[in-house]
Amino acid sequence: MTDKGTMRQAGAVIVAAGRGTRMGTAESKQYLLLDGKPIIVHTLEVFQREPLVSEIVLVTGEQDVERCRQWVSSYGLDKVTKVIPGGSERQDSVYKGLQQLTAEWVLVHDGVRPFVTGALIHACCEGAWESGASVLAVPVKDTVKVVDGEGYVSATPDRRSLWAIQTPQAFRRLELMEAHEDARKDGFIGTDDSMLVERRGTRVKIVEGDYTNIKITTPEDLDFAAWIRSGRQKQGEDNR
Ligand SMILES: Nc1ccn([C@@H]2O[C@H](COP(=O)(O)OP(=O)(O)OP(=O)(O)O)[C@@H](O)[C@H]2O)c(=O)n1
Ligand SMILES: C[C@](O)(CO)[C@H](O)COP(=O)(O)O
Repeated sequence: MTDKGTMRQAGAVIVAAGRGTRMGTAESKQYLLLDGKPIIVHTLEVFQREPLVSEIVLVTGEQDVERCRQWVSSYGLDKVTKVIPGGSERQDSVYKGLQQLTAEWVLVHDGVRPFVTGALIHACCEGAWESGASVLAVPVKDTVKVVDGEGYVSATPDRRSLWAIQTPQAFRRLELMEAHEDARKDGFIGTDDSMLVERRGTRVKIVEGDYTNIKITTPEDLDFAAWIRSGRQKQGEDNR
């Protein structure tokens, strides 16, 4: 709750402007069908249902804006206020999306993580509201090695300090925008938004995510995605 007794909410930027080169399909991976529906629509539906999300900006490839607008309308995704073209890096796409929002708090999410749930979005928001910035993550299960340029192990970090980072990630919108502007000035490109605020000294809270909140990246992820989806349907959860 805010000081005025209203429910605190966050705007969301969902990025889906990538080409999915690691997936290697003719169709960009975010538009492949999962249980008869485009992956991006599954993702948007979770944010649409979550009461803490006030508004959604969807960032897509320039050539896909029109079909995405049609899905927004046909699937009744009325929290999606804008569908806009992205940029050449994920970071550019996020920055363009942020410019379309006015909310105090923002969630950034990958369009290709359709198994996020309302509970995870909720936990991520609460983490940011308590600490200023938060990211979902899961503890790394494998032993991880640092490998040198010749293919030899150079270090074995303590696994207890290693977490695999997911989205959503939640921030104060103005702070994240400034962090993006700093990164652009410095020519810095990060693989997530957290890196951009970390380099300005912001402490980012880790909120435990879920191993099923996968980013659909390579072909074997599609089989895993179908398996997660059918498991959820059997449990009657349907991504809630
Ligand atoms: N210029 C870009 C690049 C990526 N993304 C989005 O960022 C998310 C995570 O990126 P990733 O999985 O790396 O997607 P791709 O860039 O599409 O994949 P690849 O790296 O295999 O080409 C995806 O939802 C993707 O569409 C984006 O909006 N704009
Ligand atoms: C933001 C992210 O989802 C964190 O895991 C990821 O870094 C984005 O894409 P990448 O291309 O796999 O780095």
